[in-house]
Amino acid sequence: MNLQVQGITKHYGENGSCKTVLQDINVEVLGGEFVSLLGPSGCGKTTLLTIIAGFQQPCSGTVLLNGCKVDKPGPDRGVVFQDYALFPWMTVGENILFPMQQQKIPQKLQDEKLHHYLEMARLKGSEHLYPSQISGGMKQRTAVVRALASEPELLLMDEPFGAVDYQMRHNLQEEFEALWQSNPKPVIMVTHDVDEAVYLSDRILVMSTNRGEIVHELLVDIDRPRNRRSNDYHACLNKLTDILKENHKSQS
Ligand SMILES: Nc1ncnc2c1ncn2[C@@H]1O[C@H](COP(=O)(O)OP(=O)(O)OP(=O)(O)O)[C@@H](O)[C@H]1O
Repeated sequence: MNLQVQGITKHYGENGSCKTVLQDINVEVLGGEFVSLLGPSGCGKTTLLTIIAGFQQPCSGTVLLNGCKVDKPGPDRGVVFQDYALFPWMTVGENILFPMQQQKIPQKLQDEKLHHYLEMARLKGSEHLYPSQISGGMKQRTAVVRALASEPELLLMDEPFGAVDYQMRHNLQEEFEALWQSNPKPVIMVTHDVDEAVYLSDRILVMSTNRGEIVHELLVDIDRPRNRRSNDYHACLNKLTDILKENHKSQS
């Protein structure tokens, strides 16, 4: 997998008011890398993710996935939203089957894949329950395997752990990491949580507070699964916090 985001610029507004949200964004993601987009609210993280997902077009620049231009959503990109966006009228199993049905995968293969994903996400036995009948963690695991079910080249996640409390968020991050390790895919995740970015990412791209640019790139070279109490982990958290403070100071 090779994702190239080249010179992306995005402005919003019309009738004389124009706001630049993204300014000449360049990113390359290769192989099974986990990349986070980190920055304060309103800095353009979701806009960049939705352009990569193909939900909206940039004003200039190009997104290439394996050399092909991205200009609409496609099964090569699985998306997980903050509120999971499960279909409430479908059971867990039906939600996971949905992308496979869209792709018209043969029935026998659909059944095999459903079994595989239910096992992988520890949802076996819950396939007949509706989203309203399962816990936040189960919803999140359903959303992740639904996104994986179309066998995407790239997983895009927009604050996937944002809707739950602190302890639950840690649990979900740990569960997600185990799931991800069992089926490694390149991931781009939007977050404004420093700890989440350090816990999960191979590389963190820090976006500016108000210039629509990527102003810093931090590699997180710590063995997985990461120990949140280790010295390495704390050193990385401190470094990232300093970068964010500096970023904020230089733009206020
Ligand atoms: N469709 C739109 N029309 C006009 N302005 C928009 C639109 N979508 C987003 N914006 C503006 O663009 C800016 C960036 O929004 P975006 O959602 O990408 O930020 P974000 O970094 O993901 O924020 P958050 O962390 O709060 O989700 C914000 O000022 C937002 O109000």
